[in-house]
Amino acid sequence: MLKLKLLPQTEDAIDAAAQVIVDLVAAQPDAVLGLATGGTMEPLYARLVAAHRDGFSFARVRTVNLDEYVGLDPRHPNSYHSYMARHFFDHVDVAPENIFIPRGEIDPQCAAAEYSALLDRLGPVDLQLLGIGANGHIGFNEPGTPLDAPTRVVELLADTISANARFFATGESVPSHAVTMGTAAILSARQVVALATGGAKAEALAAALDGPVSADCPASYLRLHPSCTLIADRAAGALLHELPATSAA
Ligand SMILES: N[C@@H]1[C@@H](O)[C@H](O)[C@@H](COP(=O)(O)O)O[C@@H]1O
Repeated sequence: MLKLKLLPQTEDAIDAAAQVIVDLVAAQPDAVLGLATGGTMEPLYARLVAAHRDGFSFARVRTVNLDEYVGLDPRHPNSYHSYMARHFFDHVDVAPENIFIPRGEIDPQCAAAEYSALLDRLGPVDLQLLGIGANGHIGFNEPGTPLDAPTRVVELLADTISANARFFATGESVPSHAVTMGTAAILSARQVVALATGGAKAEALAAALDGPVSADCPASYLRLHPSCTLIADRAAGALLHELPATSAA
């Protein structure tokens, strides 16, 4: 069942998502956390870093990231390895040996097979954090992805490449492929927290919640998950037709 938590301000949505993570780690210090990247998550990681500065520990968590660009060395400033170090891992006490992110610098098929095996070994993710692409993608599972897609190499759609171009230097080419955790692994997480903020996500959110559950909008699959909370600010929720009874003001 999908629970929608619609909050007036962006900061409220970020705080609510950060609190779910802190509560889970407090209750289960060795939880497997599924982590996401993107602009939406930057203030959320800032909240978690602030919690750590106030004494909260992530020392025993294991983390698995959703995805990585093919062809980017971990040290590339736009790799998701760099993103995670910059926004989270360099500032908290997650043990380096417990941090897992697909490898972008090796043969992509090998990277996908290795990551898939790792996810099998770790078992279901306890809490999967998810952003939503403006086209409804989750991880890098683009529109057209079936419900049970494995962890694999994917080709990014043109709109995703242009949406993510803002992070790259002018003239620098944005990677065309990625290794992503598949929809099957994402949906097998024990709990999912999806976060959407800002008006650029309003259409995707309306498609995900009000449209059919369909491969056209992989985020719509979240409605099939037994324990998913979608946290959104007012701007992201602006095009929702009917607010489910579970929504909170
Ligand atoms: N692979 C990531 C997704 O995991 C993320 O949800 C999406 C939205 O990013 P943003 O938060 O910057 O809008 O961007 C990328 O494509």
